Amino acid sequence: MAVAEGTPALEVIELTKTFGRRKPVTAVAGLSFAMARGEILGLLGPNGAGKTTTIQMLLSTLTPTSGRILYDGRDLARHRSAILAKVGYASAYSKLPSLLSVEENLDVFARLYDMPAGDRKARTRVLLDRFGMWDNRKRTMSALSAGQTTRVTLCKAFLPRPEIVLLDEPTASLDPDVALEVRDFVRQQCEEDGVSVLHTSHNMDEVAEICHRVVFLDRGRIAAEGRPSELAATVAWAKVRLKVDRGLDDVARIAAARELDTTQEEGGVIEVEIDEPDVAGFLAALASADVRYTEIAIRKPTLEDYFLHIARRRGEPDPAPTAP
Ligand SMILES: Nc1ncnc2c1ncn2[C@@H]1O[C@H](COP(=O)(O)OP(=O)(O)OP(=O)(O)O)[C@@H](O)[C@H]1O
Repeated sequence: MAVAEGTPALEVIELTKTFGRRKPVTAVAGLSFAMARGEILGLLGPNGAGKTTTIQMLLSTLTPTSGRILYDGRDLARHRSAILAKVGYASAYSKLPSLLSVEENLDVFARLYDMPAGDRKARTRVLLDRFGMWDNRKRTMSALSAGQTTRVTLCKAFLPRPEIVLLDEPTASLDPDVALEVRDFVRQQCEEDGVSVLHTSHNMDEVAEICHRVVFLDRGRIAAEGRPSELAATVAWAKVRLKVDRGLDDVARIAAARELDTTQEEGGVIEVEIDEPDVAGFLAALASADVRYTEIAIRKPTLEDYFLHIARRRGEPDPAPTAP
């Protein structure tokens, strides 16, 4: 079917998923967003925001309570098999059959996608080479480390030359250098082959580096969306970091009186989170209290600050740092 120019590779319209009847939990609540061809879109949010539930609906392994999912303008509910033949998926947490070897797993998967024999072998070789796994091809999945397993699931996702790839935390448990390789590979697939990638992650640095755009979920709704740098810039606070020689208690007192969050470190270092327009007034108050500091740094928020801000607003503990 010809696809009209400008049709998004993926469009989600008013998607909702409610679990349970007695005590219903709405994991995804009227979510709408679109992803262009060749775009890398980050799907972010604190724990329980609805990312995995969304991915599962996009894969048709969960049925939406309401709403529509369109791939190339075609409804997933009506063209499931044809659409899913063009969708790749990898999750750091989904398992492949553990008693099959790497090579066997990929072969079974390639057959499911009806790849011709010659292509199956050639493509498997290219991907295993690319992810440094060719020498491990005869090993069973159960004999692989977590990082090696992740690499095989990524090979699986890209094996049938998908047009869209859904990646749920793809670089969790990877060494930093392998995670970098994966990012380069994903970027190359998008730039050269026009593959679109939806990417969930807790790793802010990664998202800021690789994603063209991010959609930030909170309680199943979009809390914000935009380019990573734009999103970070919408947070209106700054962090003022001072190395205080005299009057550390006064700094804490002045911050508390203004209801500002502070973090203290050893060596008289204190960081104060403050709305940007109030920075000058805060520094003036320190000067009147005769506080002396030898170093000052004013830092604009990062995307990670934004993430923490949303988590805190929900009264959740800060998420555990992601393994690099
Ligand atoms: N099968 C289910 N039955 C009931 N509630 C569920 C089910 N699956 C998910 N939920 C709830 O839906 C909400 C969203 O969960 P989901 O796993 O989609 O979030 P997430 O953003 O992927 O979180 P995380 O980052 O922790 O993986 C949570 O409140 C979760 O407890």
